[in-house]
Amino acid sequence: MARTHAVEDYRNFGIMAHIDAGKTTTTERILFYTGRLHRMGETHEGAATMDFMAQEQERGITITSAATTCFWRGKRLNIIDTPGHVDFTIEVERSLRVLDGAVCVLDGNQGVEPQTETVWRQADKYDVPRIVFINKMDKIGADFYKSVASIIDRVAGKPVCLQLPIGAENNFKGVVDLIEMRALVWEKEEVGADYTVVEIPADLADKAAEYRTKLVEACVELDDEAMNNYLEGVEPSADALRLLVRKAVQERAFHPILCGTAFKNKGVQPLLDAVVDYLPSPVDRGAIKGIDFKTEEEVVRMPSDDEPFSMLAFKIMDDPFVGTITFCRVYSGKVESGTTVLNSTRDKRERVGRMLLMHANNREDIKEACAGDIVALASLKDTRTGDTLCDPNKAVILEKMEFPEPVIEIAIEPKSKADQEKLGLALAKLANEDPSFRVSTDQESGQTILKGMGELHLDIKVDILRRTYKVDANVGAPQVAYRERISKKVEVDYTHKKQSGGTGQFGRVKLIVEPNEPGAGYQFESQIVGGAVPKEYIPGVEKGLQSVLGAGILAGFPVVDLKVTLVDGAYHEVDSSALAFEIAARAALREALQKGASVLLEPIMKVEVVTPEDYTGSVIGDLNSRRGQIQGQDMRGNAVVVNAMVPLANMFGYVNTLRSMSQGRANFTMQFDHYDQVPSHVAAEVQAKLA
Ligand SMILES: Nc1nc2c(ncn2[C@@H]2O[C@H](COP(=O)(O)OP(=O)(O)OP(=O)(O)O)[C@@H](O)[C@H]2O)c(=O)[nH]1
Repeated sequence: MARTHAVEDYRNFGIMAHIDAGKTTTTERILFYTGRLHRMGETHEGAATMDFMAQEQERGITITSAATTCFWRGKRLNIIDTPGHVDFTIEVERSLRVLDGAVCVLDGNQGVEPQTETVWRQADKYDVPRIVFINKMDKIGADFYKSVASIIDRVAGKPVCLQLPIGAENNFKGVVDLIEMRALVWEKEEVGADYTVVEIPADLADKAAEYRTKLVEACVELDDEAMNNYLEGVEPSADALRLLVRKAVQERAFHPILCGTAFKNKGVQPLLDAVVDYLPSPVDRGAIKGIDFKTEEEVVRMPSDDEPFSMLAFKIMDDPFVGTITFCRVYSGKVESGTTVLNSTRDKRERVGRMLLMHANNREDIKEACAGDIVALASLKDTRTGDTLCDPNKAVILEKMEFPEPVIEIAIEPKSKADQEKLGLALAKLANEDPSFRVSTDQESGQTILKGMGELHLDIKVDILRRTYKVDANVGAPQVAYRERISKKVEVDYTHKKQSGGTGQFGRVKLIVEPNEPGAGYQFESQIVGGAVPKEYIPGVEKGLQSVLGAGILAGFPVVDLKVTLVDGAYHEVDSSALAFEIAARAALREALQKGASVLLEPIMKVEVVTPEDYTGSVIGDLNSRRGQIQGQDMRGNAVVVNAMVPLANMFGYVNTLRSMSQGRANFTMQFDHYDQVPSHVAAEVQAKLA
């Protein structure tokens, strides 16, 4: 496929929101409006197009981030769907990494909600330009101005209204367009309904004038000439205003606010106009930084077809028609199907076979992808999420992604040999698709352990295993992923000696073992001088140490944040070997972990509960009984927000308790915050249970 749109005419954007704010509905409506105008006469039927997994539809949440291409006013829009549940923030980060801008959808009744806050901060981290769509203006209790205020209060954003709502709740009719100073009114509510342009209603004239002034003043701030003219009494034209808003979005000077109701089909076309007018193109976002594959020096790639080819894989998923597909964003250059490229992250060649462009309800085979494109590649061999694919002769590694450690695990036992085989294949696929999901084998029991970011995260994986891969298996209760760490510095001196008959074994190591800074991980250093432990045996020592790290002495959990220094040792001309040193190091470290007063660490979750005031007392009482530490409480609208740090071990099934405690009215979100020492009486229980 030759280039059909200049890179300047691309908008790669995501839609981010709290659960239930209306992201899926908004996306669907966008696809409808763009599709209808692109291919007249096509109707859209059936379930949500973006949520193509049955699991998602049943749970009513969007988990995967798929990409869809559509067109509006001569621009090419690539929508990257971002999930809203906190267990899947990794997916949000992954998609934020490859998009150039975002539409943040708020529920007009709720304003900024906990998960909006999380994704907003992530968007800040990745410097993603944003516009805000205040949705559900038709809903009872919808409050535009309060929602706008919540952007200031809760995420310290800088909202500037481009529209004001006309009417509210059942009477929501349309919007005042503050740029053109006119009103857009939707007479009908069915999908595809169009608006008519009318005068601003008289009762809104003053308010419109007030907000227009705020808009103009925020805009002229960004441009000296416009400011001078304004001071002289000349306002910028509508076109000039749009350019200034565009500049504001790019520079994150402020966040433009639009509103509507996706469900009732009001406000979607102006939202699409805003995507085109204000969100940046790949060119506006500029060069992407990377590291030269050979020299390891920093290099950049411009968003142009003339640059060396580079792209980033950001999502792997199973497609019901094509099989495994890898979503990639092309940053520079071009790639044709049939060519061989380099996966520079893994130093492996990949053949680019079938390439697809995903539309709302069809897949288009393409032969060539160019800078700015988001494409799906079928059947890549070794590429995982976060990998770079590039021109082998001008190889580059684009920034890598970081993935948090999983905090929760479950054991899974296939029921038959056939299930065992299916499970193996399925798990390899799932782990490939989702780097925050890990699979390991328990060294002692031989059980397969699944690790993830939260109860729901693992729930969904098990569901996929059962339904998609038809694996029949017993699944254990979710377990906390504990860690072990020593609490004081110790010195151990250990000699491994077996010298009776035949070839003997001899190795002596003297280690200093000390706790590392939290999060600093494991470090090994050899300070051997003069060959007390010959060089060729040091790898043996390291191997011995490593073998202990996987399973600590308290309850077999991984040992973290440890520094080991090999300070001295001894060897025997004949009897020493790498194996002898491995055994010595292993025994020495186990002794050190004993002497160093190892403690059990547990993941502590940051929990936010939003509850009607009546239940505040019970919510706090209950959190306290879960060893929670209340950090504070605030009012949000007429609800109380309780913040607490609670051990994950005590959060299992919390959703049900909270529901019954509040008659279903309170809700909560949580995410991993840090690891902390388990109180000794609880540690004893954990050890006893595992013994
Ligand atoms: N009244 C009203 N309801 C809406 C509107 N938009 C969406 N909804 C409803 O709100 C609920 C959630 O909408 P979704 O579009 O699934 O929300 P979402 O943000 O995609 O949710 P997740 O996929 O769970 O993150 C559904 O019942 C929608 O019908 C709206 O504009 N007005």
